[in-house]
Amino acid sequence: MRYITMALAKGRLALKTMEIMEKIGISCEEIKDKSSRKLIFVNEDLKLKFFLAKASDVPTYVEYGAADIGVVGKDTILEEGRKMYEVVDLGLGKCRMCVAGPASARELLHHGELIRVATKYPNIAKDYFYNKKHQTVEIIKLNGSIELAPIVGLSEVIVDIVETGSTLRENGLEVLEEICNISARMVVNEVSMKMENERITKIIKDLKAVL
Ligand SMILES: Nc1ncnc2c1ncn2[C@@H]1O[C@H](COP(=O)(O)OP(=O)(O)OP(=O)(O)O)[C@@H](O)[C@H]1O
Ligand SMILES: O=P(O)(O)OC[C@H]1O[C@H](OP(=O)(O)OP(=O)(O)O)[C@H](O)[C@@H]1O
Repeated sequence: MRYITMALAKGRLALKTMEIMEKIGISCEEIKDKSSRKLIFVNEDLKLKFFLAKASDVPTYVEYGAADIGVVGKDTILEEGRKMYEVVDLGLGKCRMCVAGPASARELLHHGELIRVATKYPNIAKDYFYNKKHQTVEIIKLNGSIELAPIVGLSEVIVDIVETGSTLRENGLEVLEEICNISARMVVNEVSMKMENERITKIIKDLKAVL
């Protein structure tokens, strides 16, 4: 039997994903060791391999088949636009993709002015402003701490994830518009879905039963 390989987004989703996996009898003790720098783990009994990748790279590993299965946020799936099957909503990492900024930016949004939008998600922002709102904007790509941008005058608004809203609040910003809901999804390589249909379908069925 060949190994089935699963790519997990390292960081806040990986441990929670493994907690769900344990409920369906898929375990990997080593992966829980936070002090370890190891990136790949094997469960010999189940012929499963797990690896920890940067969240935004998970869809790439899955599209190319380097991983049969991946677990990653819907934000990353939308942003990366890779070809693969999205099969289960794991209900983890729930948050919202929003347009946010100072209250004063509300006016600019309503009047469809040419504003600057800072974001880690340029494709999601483009799709939202160009295709849904038909508003021309300038998109500025950042890699983190997006909330800084409107404070220091890099942009008028941001497109980013909001969970509790405390990052926005503590920086004098607020949600101006909601784009979509986000949660972690299981994704599957299209060829693996056919070649390993029985094993992958069983994982999906077991997951749906415990969620
Ligand atoms: N505040 C949050 N609340 C809930 N889920 C979140 C939150 N921030 C991010 N997520 C979800 O968790 C996923 C992973 O986020 P995480 O912050 O661990 O990595 P990242 O920011 O994408 O990567 P990196 O920090 O390596 O640049 C995101 O793609 C998103 O789906
Ligand atoms: O609504 P909240 O509960 O405050 O959560 C939202 C924050 O969480 C994420 O940031 P992350 O911690 O991933 O850091 P980053 O800014 O470096 O991406 C996101 O980009 C927001 O900044």
